[in-house]
Amino acid sequence: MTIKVGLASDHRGVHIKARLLQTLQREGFEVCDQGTDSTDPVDYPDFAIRVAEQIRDGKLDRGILICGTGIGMAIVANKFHGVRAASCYDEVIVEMSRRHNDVNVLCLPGDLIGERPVDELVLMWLRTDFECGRHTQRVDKITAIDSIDTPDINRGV
Ligand SMILES: O=C(CO)[C@H](O)[C@H](O)COP(=O)(O)O
Repeated sequence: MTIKVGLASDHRGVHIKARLLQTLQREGFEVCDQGTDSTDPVDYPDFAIRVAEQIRDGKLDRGILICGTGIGMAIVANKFHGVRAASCYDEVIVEMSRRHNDVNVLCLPGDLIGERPVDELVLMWLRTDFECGRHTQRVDKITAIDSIDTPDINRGV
């Protein structure tokens, strides 16, 4: 089954996004490019929302969001039910985000990733499976938080 990937960035991630779009299409992923398309300044929430909504609604399997640090994109995306977003930029963290946390939205720091092999990093993230096992109950507890209005940390959801 083809994996559907949503891709979006703000002005600080637009060049990496363009590069990833080509790489992911070449590798056979179905990619949905949600902008932005120029280096004109934009507000990252407007673009994170486009991808996060589609993850929440089951229209996309994974998302990749790029801003200067990846942090703003992750904050916005994590507001959406079913989204587990993290800002990552090295191989170990990227791999663990999949294996232990089942992260479904990878947020990349466009300003910091520099000459790192971003294509390889993203392909590895897309191809790394969640380990399940003991991590399943933990991720289930995160999912349970989605269904309550006011999380109560003492209640042990
Ligand atoms: O990293 C970001 C959010 O986490 C943004 O890319 C960054 O804040 C944009 O800043 P500027 O308006 O100075 O280009």
